[in-house]
Amino acid sequence: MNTPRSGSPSSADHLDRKVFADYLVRTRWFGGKGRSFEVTDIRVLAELPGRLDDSPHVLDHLVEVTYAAAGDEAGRSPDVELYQVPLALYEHPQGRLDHAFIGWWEDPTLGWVHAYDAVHDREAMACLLRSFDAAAAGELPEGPLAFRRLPGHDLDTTAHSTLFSGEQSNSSVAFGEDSLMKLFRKVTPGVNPDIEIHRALTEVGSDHVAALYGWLEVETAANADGIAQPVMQLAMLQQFFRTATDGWDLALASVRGLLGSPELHATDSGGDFAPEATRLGEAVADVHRLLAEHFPTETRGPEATVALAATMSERLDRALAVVPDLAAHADRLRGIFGRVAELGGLQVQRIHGDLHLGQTLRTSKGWKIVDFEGEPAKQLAERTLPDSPWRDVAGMLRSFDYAPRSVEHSQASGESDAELAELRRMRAGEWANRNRNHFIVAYGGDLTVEQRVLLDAYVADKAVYETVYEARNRPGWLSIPLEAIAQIGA
Ligand SMILES: Nc1ncnc2c1ncn2[C@@H]1O[C@H](COP(=O)(O)OP(=O)(O)O)[C@@H](O)[C@H]1O
Ligand SMILES: O=P(O)(O)O[C@H]1O[C@H](CO)[C@@H](O[C@H]2O[C@H](CO)[C@@H](O)[C@H](O)[C@H]2O)[C@H](O)[C@H]1O
Repeated sequence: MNTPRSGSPSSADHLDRKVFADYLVRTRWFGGKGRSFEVTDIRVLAELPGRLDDSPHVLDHLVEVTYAAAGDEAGRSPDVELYQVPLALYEHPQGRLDHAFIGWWEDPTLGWVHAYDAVHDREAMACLLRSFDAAAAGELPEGPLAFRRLPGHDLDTTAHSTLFSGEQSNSSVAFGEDSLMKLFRKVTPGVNPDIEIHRALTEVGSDHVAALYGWLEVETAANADGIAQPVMQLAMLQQFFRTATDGWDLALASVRGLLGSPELHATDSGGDFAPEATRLGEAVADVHRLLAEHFPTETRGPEATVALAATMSERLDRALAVVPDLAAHADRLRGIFGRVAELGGLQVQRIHGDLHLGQTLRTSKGWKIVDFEGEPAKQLAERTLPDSPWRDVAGMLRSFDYAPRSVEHSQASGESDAELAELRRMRAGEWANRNRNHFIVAYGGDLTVEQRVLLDAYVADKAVYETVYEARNRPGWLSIPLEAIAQIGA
């Protein structure tokens, strides 16, 4: 339990920057891990409405992080990032929230407060949900926070909140089995692509995404010249899939089943994933079709493929600085990227941008695709640009490679029988090939030579991205994309 003591942040520095910096590095969603940074500003956005007598005060905060050196693996991250940290403020320590404790200080109006990350707190999350509900009824007081609602669903405001344990780039909170709120952590002025795409696909009744119920946004202050700035979107509320199983978990179960009886081929194994890979291919194709119908598309000339090849090579150059083991494969990878430069053009449209099995959910009503935010390391402006749908296809193909490798990786140390280990490795390869093929056939069938060149390059590019992602977030898994890269085009 945390109690005030001398040496704690005082009212003078109010919200101590070091306290927030220490908290950020403990979270899964902080994107600056492995980089040298300091917290340079902490801004109070607003207090959440929807407070009852026994609720905590919930103050949404933006924490500004400044990095010592510019650039990440994509070389495009700004030096400054903003992270959203809503605080639930209590007069007395809350033992049940010890794991979410951020700090204590003397608040100018509330007195001594104990601050907790509000997404962990049911009382705080209930305030948020009530505010969405009040917005729909037109009962929300004027304030800087705008709770937007789409028609078609009555929220269950009595539902208790549960924070998803696998917090990833953001924080997702389920309200009973009724709705799911995703609170964005790294926020940027402008329209959030996850909200934008969910809204468009909800309005056309797509079967493959969760219906969007609403979102929370705030107007940002005018710039130094008095020019109004775009809104900043902070959270989205969507349909909760009660019967959902994560595509990644399903794939792992299938691989484990196969490797548990390696005498069987994937075709004969009870947990064959191929029918699901087929349905997934159809679902992704359908989402791409709708995105092409409802967002701009463009046919670009030879300069686009030349630029794409250069971008892939540049990403490799930057990745080499983070993952020196890539050097052994650099020439081969550059050869794969170089072939893209000769393709003579590119068809682009809105895409998912960071598609993998963990972004898919198998429900009783088929496959759903989630998280249209794009690659978290890229800047917002880049993530909303039209891109090639083959980037998404490549993301899925990489995931079909990751699943068996990650199972092998977790079992490898325990295997003393070399023959059995080899048989398992063979089965793992079969699993990946079989599901990649089923997915591709269902997505679009026969690929032209040009499409194959493009797809191979996107697969290699994604694997390079993954080496940096793993080096920074899960160093124990770095060998997974590295082993794949050793085989790409070899
Ligand atoms: N509509 C939904 N219903 C049920 N679970 C969902 C829904 N949307 C996402 N999820 C689950 O929440 C997890 C996190 O969602 P995601 O959008 O990928 O968040 P992040 O941006 O943090 O990666 C997903 O892996 C998925 O298991
Ligand atoms: O889900 P996010 O948008 O935060 O995506 C990031 O994290 C993913 C891991 O959670 C990472 O995906 C990589 O690991 C997956 C297995 O955990 C695998 O299925 C993917 O193929 C692989 O790329 C993703 O790259 C990263 O952007």
